[in-house]
Amino acid sequence: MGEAYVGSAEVFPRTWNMLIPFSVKNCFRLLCQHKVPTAGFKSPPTHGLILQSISNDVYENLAVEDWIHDHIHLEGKPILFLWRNSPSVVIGRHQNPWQECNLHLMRQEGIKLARRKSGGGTVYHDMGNINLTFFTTKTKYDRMENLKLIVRALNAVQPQLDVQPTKKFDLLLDGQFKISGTASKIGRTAAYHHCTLLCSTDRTALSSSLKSPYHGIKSNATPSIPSTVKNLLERDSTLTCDVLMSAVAAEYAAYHQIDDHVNLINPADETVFPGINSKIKELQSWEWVYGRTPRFTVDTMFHVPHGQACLEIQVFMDVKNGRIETCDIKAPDHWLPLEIGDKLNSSFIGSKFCPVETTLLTNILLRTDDHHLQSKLNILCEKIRGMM
Ligand SMILES: Nc1ncnc2c1ncn2[C@@H]1O[C@H](COP(=O)(O)OC(=O)CCCC[C@@H]2CCSS2)[C@@H](O)[C@H]1O
Repeated sequence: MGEAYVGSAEVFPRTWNMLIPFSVKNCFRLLCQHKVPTAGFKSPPTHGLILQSISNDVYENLAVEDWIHDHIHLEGKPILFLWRNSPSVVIGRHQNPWQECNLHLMRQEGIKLARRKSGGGTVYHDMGNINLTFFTTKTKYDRMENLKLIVRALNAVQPQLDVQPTKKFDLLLDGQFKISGTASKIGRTAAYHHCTLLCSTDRTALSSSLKSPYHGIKSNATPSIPSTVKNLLERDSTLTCDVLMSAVAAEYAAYHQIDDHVNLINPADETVFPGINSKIKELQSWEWVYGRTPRFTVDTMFHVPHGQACLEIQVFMDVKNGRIETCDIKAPDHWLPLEIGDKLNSSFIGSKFCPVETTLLTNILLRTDDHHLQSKLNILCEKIRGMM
């Protein structure tokens, strides 16, 4: 399959235009809703397009989905978008990251956290996981049809594979192992269905990232539905990501009677996707990733050393838009003077439920010559950071 960058003729300098194959450039121009003059345009109408991202950045790729959803007129012109990410955890629009994943481990390992615009549960991505986004009009939106297309593609390369879609739109291998999860976004006129396909993902990283170590959180956020997963490459060593992506692209092209050419796109290219960088920034922002968490409470306790024994500290927090609205840290007053406890509680109000901000706050309180008190506050701070 050939490769080409997609661009809109009007926004590219002349010299760049020469580098973009005309068919692809015109395809995309035809699909674009924002008003580009098409007078004198001669090429035949397109019936769809296959795109593949050259980026492995989860925020950039999610921004492409958002951009296409907002800008492309999809009537009679569906789009398949193929993309892969460096290690990331992707939560659903209405989820609580503290309930879904091990943020501490993810920060340590450099695993990104992203919140997508579609609903549903949390999944782990890495370069062994393929993401497929099927864009259509709202009326043509059909998740089962898309999953059947993937099954046909898989059976075309390996007829012996037993892969079946489920009622919740997962794909199961051998009737028991999840190899794909689904989510979708339905807009006023446009819609997309996106799903994963596990080829050679690091299953150890997947399960450790999706295990929350945080206790006592209550919310009405959407919970994930855990499953036993498997990689297709573990079943058949010929099923690499490239083989799988080509197979899906070929099946998509055959189904829609279009060219099976896969068009490479660069999500960060403002000349192709005007305004995309602000979408990328929004998706990366703390306000979107953490701040959009449905309101939740944390009701928990931890122990601190006290001489040869241990003391119990109780913590209650009410968190709205990712910020602490109510904070009640209860320590026995013979261990922590009441006025210090009160100061600590009120300093948390309005601050982000986040370890960095907790460090900043407690550093202010730590400005005391009382070394005994300093070490207690340090212990408290460490324990509270551990809740985040
Ligand atoms: N990559 C991947 N693929 C399939 N299943 C996974 C994956 N990662 C984790 N899991 C398993 O699914 C459950 C969660 O299942 P649950 O059904 O709760 O959620 C989903 O499936 C959501 C799919 C979202 C797909 C989007 C497509 C592009 S951006 S993300 C999790 O606890 C694991 O057991």
